[in-house]
Amino acid sequence: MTAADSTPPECVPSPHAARTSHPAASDLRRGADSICLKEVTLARGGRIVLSEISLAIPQGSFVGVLGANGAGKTTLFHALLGLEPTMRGSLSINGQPVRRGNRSVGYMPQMRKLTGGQFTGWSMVASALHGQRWGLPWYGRAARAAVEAALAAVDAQSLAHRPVGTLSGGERQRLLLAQTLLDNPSVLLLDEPLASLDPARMRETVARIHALARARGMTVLMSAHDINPLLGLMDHVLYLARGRALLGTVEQVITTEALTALYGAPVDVVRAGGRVFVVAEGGGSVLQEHDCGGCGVHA
Ligand SMILES: Nc1ncnc2c1ncn2[C@@H]1O[C@H](COP(=O)(O)OP(=O)(O)OP(=O)(O)O)[C@@H](O)[C@H]1O
Repeated sequence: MTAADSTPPECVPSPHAARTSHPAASDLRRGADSICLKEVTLARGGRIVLSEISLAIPQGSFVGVLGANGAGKTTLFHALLGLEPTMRGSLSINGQPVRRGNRSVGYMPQMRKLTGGQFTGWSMVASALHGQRWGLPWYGRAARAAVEAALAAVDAQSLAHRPVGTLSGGERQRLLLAQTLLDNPSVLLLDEPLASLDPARMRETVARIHALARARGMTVLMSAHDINPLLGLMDHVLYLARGRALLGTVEQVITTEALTALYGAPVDVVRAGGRVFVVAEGGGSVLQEHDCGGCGVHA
């Protein structure tokens, strides 16, 4: 994999992937490509969002997906979930074309509104089992075991009997992460899972997801508006801007030269105090989601 986005990659399929439509991460060969895009163009509302994107993400990679508001992070996730049609090109996961309802892919959507706050943490996690919804009265033994295992994986057993409405943002994030693990996915797509967490919780959440992914061999794509909580844990950055994508290591992608070329306008990458800042000409933040005056210019 290189930081260039022009040459279509030759995706390396896992020899085990074709045996089942829902391979566990441990069944997939490390070194094979988990996610593969070939000359993909995606549009929303009649407007092209991502154009001619080609990239290959190796099995087991932990990838930070960065880009300003509207850069196409959610659109890309929806395309990988088979929820968004491609205008051109092909997308595959574990060597198979993307399809809706693929249980190999765990997804945490953006803008998760809290509904059913009176239900317990256990019920909230269980509600995601095979598309079930809140408060079903009975689950079989296998379903209950899956919920227990998912809660244990995120260290949330103590939240199982708490009403969700009484939980902190970070505790709810853990339950949402548990939901994504129910089907033992080999790929996790997490759309801004750090939103609304304080810096300490952000770091803790990234470390938890990273450890889980490493232990299970899962490929993780995590979108974010601040690169800093991901530093040191990401294997790769996928940076989206102007309909284009740049994939590579932090050292390859988060540079003044690479990002200036991607944006087609002067961008400065400043490193200070172990943190990284991506700053547009004139001093404004390139990535920061909210407009908060002098609150910083984090990438
Ligand atoms: N349902 C929709 N109909 C029309 N256009 C849409 C729709 N959803 C998104 N878009 C547009 O598609 C583009 C990409 O949006 P997308 O949500 O993928 O960006 P994003 O990188 O996830 O942004 P953010 O960081 O704000 O979540 C934006 O210009 C957006 O306005």
